[in-house]
Amino acid sequence: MAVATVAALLAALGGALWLAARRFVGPSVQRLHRGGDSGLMHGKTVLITGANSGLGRATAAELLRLGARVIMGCRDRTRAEEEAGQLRREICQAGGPELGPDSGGAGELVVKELDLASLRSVRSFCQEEEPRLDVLINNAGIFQCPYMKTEDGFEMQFGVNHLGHFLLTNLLLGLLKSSAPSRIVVVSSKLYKYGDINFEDLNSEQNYNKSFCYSRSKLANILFTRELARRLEGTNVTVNALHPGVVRTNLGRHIHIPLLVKPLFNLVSWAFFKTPLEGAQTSIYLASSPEVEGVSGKYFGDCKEEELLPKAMDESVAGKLWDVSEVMVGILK
Ligand SMILES: NC(=O)C1=CN([C@@H]2O[C@H](COP(=O)(O)OP(=O)(O)OC[C@H]3O[C@@H](n4cnc5c(N)ncnc54)[C@H](OP(=O)(O)O)[C@@H]3O)[C@@H](O)[C@H]2O)C=CC1
Ligand SMILES: CC1=C(/C=C/C(C)=C/C=C/C(C)=C/C=O)C(C)(C)CCC1
Repeated sequence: MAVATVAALLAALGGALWLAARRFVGPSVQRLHRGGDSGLMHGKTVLITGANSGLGRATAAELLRLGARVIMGCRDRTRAEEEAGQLRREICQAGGPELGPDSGGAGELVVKELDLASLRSVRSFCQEEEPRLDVLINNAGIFQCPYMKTEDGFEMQFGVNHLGHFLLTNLLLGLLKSSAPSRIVVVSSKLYKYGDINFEDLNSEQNYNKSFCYSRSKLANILFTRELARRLEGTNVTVNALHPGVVRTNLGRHIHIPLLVKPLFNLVSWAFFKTPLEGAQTSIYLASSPEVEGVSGKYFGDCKEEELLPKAMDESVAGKLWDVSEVMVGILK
């Protein structure tokens, strides 16, 4: 009996040590920018959707440290203002450069209301005058929610992850072109592999599978990126998509996990998932690195180009999705 107890304790201890070792010496991505690049984004304006949480928040913090004027496009202004205040304090406490447009150090944080589940909100966001836009990061996302519709009657995951960003990008293209060289970064996911574009039921009214619909929206992100890259050839505006890895964020908020096993899931996510700062490295890389200047229409993971499945490179599906999306969001000329 005593031997069995000792063996069980040793196994538990060994497991915990192994998890901790994985967490601290595991294959996480190195932080791209350390001390030396502080002025890299100085004078540049970056818009990040969903910047109040997870990857968007970490991306905002890093680009702010690099000197950018960061616009946080968020649906809940109060929560976003709180996060912005917290970010400013974190940077000051870390002995970072001074914040503010005239400081010459870190950049400036601006919160603007943007609900991607409302075409009206996207339009009114884009009507607010901005003199320039150097980087647009389509980051906001919703994952495996129960069946819901956006204000305009679109299935929520397709509506927010694809259509809201489709309209936003199209309405900002003029500004991005006049600010060129400029960049668009699209946060997709490896889960695109399990999606299909079912043109007969894009709103999933006949059949709703929450995993499939998330994957479809992420496949749409990549098809959109490739079609847009083709349309932007010769404009000096680039667009690339990425997979951030599996990251410990609030994305799993709609996944129901029984209370008793939640600690186990927390432990597993702590041990195996990337931190938001690690997960944000590819977004930061595509937004700021001179290495990807002029690169467009590609898909990245861990700051390296990755191959896509043929279904994500199908030009006729990408073209058709573009046309259908134009009609859905009402920008057909
Ligand atoms: N975490 C991961 O493992 C992975 C994430 N991704 C992608 O990364 C991106 C960022 O997600 P992550 O940081 O993980 O998740 P979070 O849930 O932490 O952040 C998502 C952000 O999107 C915002 N958002 C959701 N719906 C809307 C809306 N209608 N209008 C405006 N903003 C909205 C959220 O706002 P609010 O807080 O108000 O809800 C939040 O700011 C997503 O596109 C996701 O698909 C891809 C692969 C893996
Ligand atoms: C942190 C955390 C969770 C987060 C899950 C996430 C963030 C899932 C991400 C999914 C992926 C890989 C999406 C790809 O596009 C759980 C399991 C809900 C509960 C325990 C704590």
